[in-house]
Amino acid sequence: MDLKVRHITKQYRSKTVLEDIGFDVGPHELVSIVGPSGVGKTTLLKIIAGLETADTGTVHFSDPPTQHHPVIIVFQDYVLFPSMTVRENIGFGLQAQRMGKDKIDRQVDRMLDYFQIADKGDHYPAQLSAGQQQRVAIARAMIVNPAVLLLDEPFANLDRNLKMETARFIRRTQQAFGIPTISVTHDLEEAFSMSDRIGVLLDGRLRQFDTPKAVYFNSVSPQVARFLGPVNAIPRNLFPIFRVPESETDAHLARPENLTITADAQGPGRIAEKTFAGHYTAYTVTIQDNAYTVYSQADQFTPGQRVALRLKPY
Ligand SMILES: Nc1ncnc2c1ncn2[C@@H]1O[C@H](COP(=O)(O)OP(=O)(O)OP(=O)(O)O)[C@@H](O)[C@H]1O
Repeated sequence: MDLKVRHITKQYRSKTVLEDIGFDVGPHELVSIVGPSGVGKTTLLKIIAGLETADTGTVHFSDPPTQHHPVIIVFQDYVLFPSMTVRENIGFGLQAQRMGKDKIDRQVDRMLDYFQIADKGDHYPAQLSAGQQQRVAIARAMIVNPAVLLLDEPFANLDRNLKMETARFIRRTQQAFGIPTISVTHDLEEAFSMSDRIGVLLDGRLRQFDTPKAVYFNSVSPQVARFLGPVNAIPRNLFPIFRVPESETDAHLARPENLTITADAQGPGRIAEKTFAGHYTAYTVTIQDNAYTVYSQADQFTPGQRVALRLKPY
C-alpha cells in the first residue's frame, strides 16, 4: 500500500493555506510534515483523511481504503470515550464493524499485550497517565488494520522523555504492522527521531521533502535551514579560511556541528563565549565581526583564545 499526494491547493476565504503540495508515502514508511503553527498541517491531514476537500489536487491510494481497511486519523487530544474501559475503547472500531465478541476479545488482548497495558484493560481513561492514554489511542487506531495512519501532533501532551519513548514505540509499531503513516508536528526532535522522510511546510508550500539527515544538513534554502535549527551562514569571501569548497552560492550554510575549532595563535577567530550543553560544548566564535556557533566535543577552548574554524563534511 502506498499513497500519492498530488498538487493539493486549499484556500480559506481567498487566503491560500496550501499551494501545490505533492509527495509520496511508501509502504512501511513514516513521513513527518513539519512547519510552524498555522501553516496548514492539520488541513493537509484532513484532506488526506477525506474530512476536508481540496480546491485542486488528488490523493491516490494504491489500495483504496474500505470500511474494514480505513484511513485513521488520531488527533492531538486523542479523545478516548471516558465512560468506556480501556478494553471497550480499543475494541470500539471492531464493534462498529459488527465483529463477533470472541474475536474482538482476542484482538483486544493482543493489543493490550503489545502496547504493554495488559493490566489496565478494566481501567477507565481518567485512571491512566497521559502516556498510557496515548497508547490506548494508538492501539484503538491500529486494531482496525488501517490502510493509512494519520497522526496530528501525536505527542503534544507528553513530557520530553515520554515523548521520545512514545516516538520510538510508534515507529516500531508502525513498522511491525506495515502501515504507511503521516505525522504532522511542529516538534522537530520528534520528527527527526522517528521519520523515514520529512516534509518541510513553510508559507503554504512544501519546500523540501527528504530524509531527516538531508533536510537538516542539506537544506534547500536558508528559510528551511533556519526553521530546522541553528545554522551559520559563511559568506563567500570567507570560504578559503573555512575551507568551504568553491561554489556559485553567496553563502554556505553550516550547522554548528559541522564546524571544527582548532587552537591557532594566528587564527582569524576568537572564542567569544562558551556554554556547557551536556553532551557537547557550545562556542560562539567571532571572525571579522560575524559570530559563528559551534557545537564541539572538545571543551578545552577558553573565551578570548585565538582559533581557526573549518568546515567538516558530514
Ligand atoms: N475551517 C476553516 N475555516 C477557515 N480557516 C481555517 C479553517 N481551518 C483552518 N483554517 C486556517 O487555515 C490555516 C491553517 O490551519 P491548520 O490548523 O491547518 O494549521 P496547523 O499548521 O495545523 O496549525 P497548528 O500547528 O497550530 O495546529 C490557519 O490560518 C487557520 O486559521
